[in-house]
Amino acid sequence: MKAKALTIAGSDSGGGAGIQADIKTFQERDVFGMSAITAITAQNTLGVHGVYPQTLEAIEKQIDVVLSDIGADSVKTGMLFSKEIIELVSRLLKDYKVENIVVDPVMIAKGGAKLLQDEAIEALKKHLLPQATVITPNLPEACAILGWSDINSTEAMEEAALELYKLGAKNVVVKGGHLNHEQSIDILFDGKTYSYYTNNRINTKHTHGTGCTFAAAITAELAKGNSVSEAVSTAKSFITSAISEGLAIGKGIGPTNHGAYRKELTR
Ligand SMILES: Nc1ncnc2c1ncn2[C@@H]1O[C@H](COP(=O)(O)OP(=O)(O)OP(=O)(O)O)[C@@H](O)[C@H]1O
Ligand SMILES: Cc1ncc(CO)c(N)n1
Repeated sequence: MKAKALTIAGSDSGGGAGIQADIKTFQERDVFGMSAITAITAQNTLGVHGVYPQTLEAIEKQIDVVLSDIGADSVKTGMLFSKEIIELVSRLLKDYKVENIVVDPVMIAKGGAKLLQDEAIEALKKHLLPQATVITPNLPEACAILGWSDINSTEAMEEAALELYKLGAKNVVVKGGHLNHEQSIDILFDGKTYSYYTNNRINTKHTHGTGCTFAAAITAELAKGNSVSEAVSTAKSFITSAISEGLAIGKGIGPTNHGAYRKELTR
């Protein structure tokens, strides 16, 4: 049977991040994609021009009807915007006993727009992180969750992974996209071992949606029954290809190319 994945996230009208990145990635990884939209953003390559959160009723209904009928082998959360949405999503994921949960703790878009209210960070820590199979913070998100001012080395990334693990997630991937290093290093901690996933940093400005795409690829691989380390490894290859063929569309930061990894595999 075809594996199925649900993304609970914000819509990016520009098509590079959020729900759109997730569905494109699920499709590329041969997983049936479904969505529950938490907020609509009016967004393009120049940034976020408007944020329109959906009602709790609309969000609950989308999740309810999809999980009660079709079901999902894995669920990804992205932009959740408020404490109330986080509490709702956490409750529903418990009610439906979802097994594979990937929490991408989205907070700020590349241009600086807030995708999560400050007061929602506590709810994320209290409710959602302890339920997660995998969490995928970038460095500023790891700092915000831990109350740290800076993470600027792989040693500090390992320490952050350990502290985040203590908050209850079964696996932590600290993404090093923001580290000033010639390589792009992500570290997975499963409570015992630190595993490094490293590729050369690609010199491009077209990186809109990298975080969403990476976490969506992990979600897709988990849906198909792969282990967390296999999922992270495939996701790293997927995002590296997608960035290496980033799309110079629009006037600002273009999106990654979700189809690049498939092309590479068939080359
Ligand atoms: N220039 C780059 N070259 C190669 N890999 C990169 C580059 N930038 C980011 N990555 C990789 O992309 C993935 C996403 O990492 P990043 O830290 O950029 O996420 P993010 O900040 O959450 O993304 P977003 O800004 O979309 O929210 C990671 O695997 C990271 O290592
Ligand atoms: C809707 C949405 N989710 C996540 C991100 C983070 O890249 C974004 N820019 N937009």
